[in-house]
Amino acid sequence: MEEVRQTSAWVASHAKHVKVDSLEIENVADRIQGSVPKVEWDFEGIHYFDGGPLTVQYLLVLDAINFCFWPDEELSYDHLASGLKAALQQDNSVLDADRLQTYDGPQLRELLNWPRPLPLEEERIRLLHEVGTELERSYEGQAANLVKAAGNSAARLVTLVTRHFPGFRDHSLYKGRQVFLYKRAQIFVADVWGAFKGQGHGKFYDIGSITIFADYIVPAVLEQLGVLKYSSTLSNSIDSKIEISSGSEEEIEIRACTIYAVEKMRDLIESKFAKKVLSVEMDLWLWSKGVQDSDLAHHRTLSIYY
Ligand SMILES: Nc1nc2c(c(CN[C@H]3C=C[C@H](O)[C@@H]3O)cn2[C@@H]2O[C@H](COP(=O)(O)O)[C@@H](O)[C@H]2O)c(=O)[nH]1
Repeated sequence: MEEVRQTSAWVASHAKHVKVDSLEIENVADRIQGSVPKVEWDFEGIHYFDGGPLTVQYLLVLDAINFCFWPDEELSYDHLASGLKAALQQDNSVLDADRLQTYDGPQLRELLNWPRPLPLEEERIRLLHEVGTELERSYEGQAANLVKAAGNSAARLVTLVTRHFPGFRDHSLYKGRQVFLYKRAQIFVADVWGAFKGQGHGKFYDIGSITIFADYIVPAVLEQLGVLKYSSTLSNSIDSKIEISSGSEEEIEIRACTIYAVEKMRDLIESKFAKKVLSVEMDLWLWSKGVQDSDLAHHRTLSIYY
């Protein structure tokens, strides 16, 4: 994921609204003595897992629509993960590629047992159709075949996902340059790795190539830790829950600086404490911290990417 690392670093070095505080990165690393607290994948106990290819199908569908929960104050990622799990337990064909292509909004709500329209519901439906169609066209309907085609390489799997499914092409233009963030494509790889504990379908020799997933929770945690510093205008917008438009410099700086700051922390932990840490492990630690804090103020952008 060198393109994610390089383009995020470029944004961080040109950012005006967000600054990465190196001293605070060092303080955080010192506080934990270079040992990132271990958080188990599925620490919440909400995901479907049967040890086989249906789990991979579940994770691809889940991550195809794993974005933008905040416009409905009661909706969260947990509802999506556990709703799809319950639906699959009732009928193990609900995520078959042919059925994915047929769902409409009300049917998706019924599947998730959610009583009202979902945020960006039409986009969620479009993306489900896209996953079903492309799985059928290129992978005999099976997400497990997509994973197999990556030959145990996490980086190759991200490339395949973004090549085959346009909805996963999470990128932006910043000061004229293309910036790659690939949040949902990378989180899919991490989820397969985490669910299968790095074995079988989840065996990747280069899982260390994945960066952190730039969503709206992790930046808020980094800001709270003092690692990210926002301009007063940006801070005020976030505190007043003013929407930040998708593709704005502010939004791209928040996301890219998040990736850059975590990569810097990872490098520092390695050089100062001689410990190897994965960005995926840093992500689980920071994200779990964030979702347990109900007062966390996060930026609000309408987006299908996170
Ligand atoms: N960086 C990062 N972002 C993540 C996740 C996950 C879930 N990953 C699962 C995999 C293993 C664990 O056990 C997790 O259950 C969701 N998100 C993002 O958070 C936001 C939702 O927040 P809220 O509205 O409060 O539910 C939204 O942007 C969503 O896309 C993660 O792991 N890392």
